[in-house]
Amino acid sequence: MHSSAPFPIGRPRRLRRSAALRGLVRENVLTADDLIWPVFVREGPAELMEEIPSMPGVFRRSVEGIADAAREAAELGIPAICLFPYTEDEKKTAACEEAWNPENLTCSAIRAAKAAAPEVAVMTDIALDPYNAHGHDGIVKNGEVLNDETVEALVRMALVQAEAGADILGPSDMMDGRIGAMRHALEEAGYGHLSIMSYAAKMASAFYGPFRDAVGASGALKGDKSTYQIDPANGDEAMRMVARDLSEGADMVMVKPGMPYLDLCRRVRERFSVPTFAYQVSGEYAMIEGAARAGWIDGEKAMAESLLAFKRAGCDGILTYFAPRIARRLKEV
Ligand SMILES: NCc1[nH]cc(CCC(=O)O)c1CC(=O)O
Repeated sequence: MHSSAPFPIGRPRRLRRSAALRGLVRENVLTADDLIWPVFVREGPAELMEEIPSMPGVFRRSVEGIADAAREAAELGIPAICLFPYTEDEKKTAACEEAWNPENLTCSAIRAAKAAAPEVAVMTDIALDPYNAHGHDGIVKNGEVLNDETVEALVRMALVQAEAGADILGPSDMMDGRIGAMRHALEEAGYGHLSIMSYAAKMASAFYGPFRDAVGASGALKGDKSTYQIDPANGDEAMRMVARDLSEGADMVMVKPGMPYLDLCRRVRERFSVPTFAYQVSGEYAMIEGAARAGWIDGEKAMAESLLAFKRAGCDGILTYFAPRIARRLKEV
């Protein structure tokens, strides 16, 4: 690698002098093609738009509202949306049966989105937390999150989502063996063509707080998720989880959260050369949007900069609540 010549032969500011020169030497760009838009669905009248207090500017929508969001994504050139259900308390059980009810909110929303905008890919979340009386991503017995029983439930969930027409399945639970179990079950059921984006490097993070409010899981959750999500101190372990999930049949992998873990994005890109995504999670959104609304930072610029950083770190794409806003902005310029 060459370093720049010593001053005054080298004057790096020469290439920063004008927008034209800066544009010529710019290394990374963000386009609408890089975006996956996470959307929240709940039961209610078609026009429902319920703002999430800890995520100002982000709404829970009805199934019809998800169809509108899919159309909006299509208009803005956003290739994919990702569905997250808010489940009413009375549908939450310890066995999480609602998770594989083919008529559940997620499945209804998949069908509505695909009918409204078939060209937009629909990604789903596979984890039990929205349906779990215990708020955890797995089945809890005697205070323990059970691995193998949870994997069976997740496979059922994957199959009903596949049947409803999902394009990308997103297991976010961090149980061991779930990708392999799903991959085999999908293959057997005739869904061998469906892709899996594994939440592989999923850290036990405080930045998920607002999301848990959004899906209504905060109240139920006792304790934390550190017996299954990765210790934020561990980068090598995150690499092992990526390797493991790829070996079990994941097509794409994710690092989550994003901004505090850009080092992991770069390591995954360089080490595995596979489609790599980052999730700019609810707490990251809340920090940027909260500070912007307080007048402490320029929200538009901070949004754009934070997303470009993922491209620089080596990501192919980003799940972000800013997706429609940044896509609109990219269209204007
Ligand atoms: N397993 C559920 C899940 N899927 C996505 C997120 C977080 C997304 C966000 O914070 O925006 C979570 C929360 C968690 O693991 O507790």
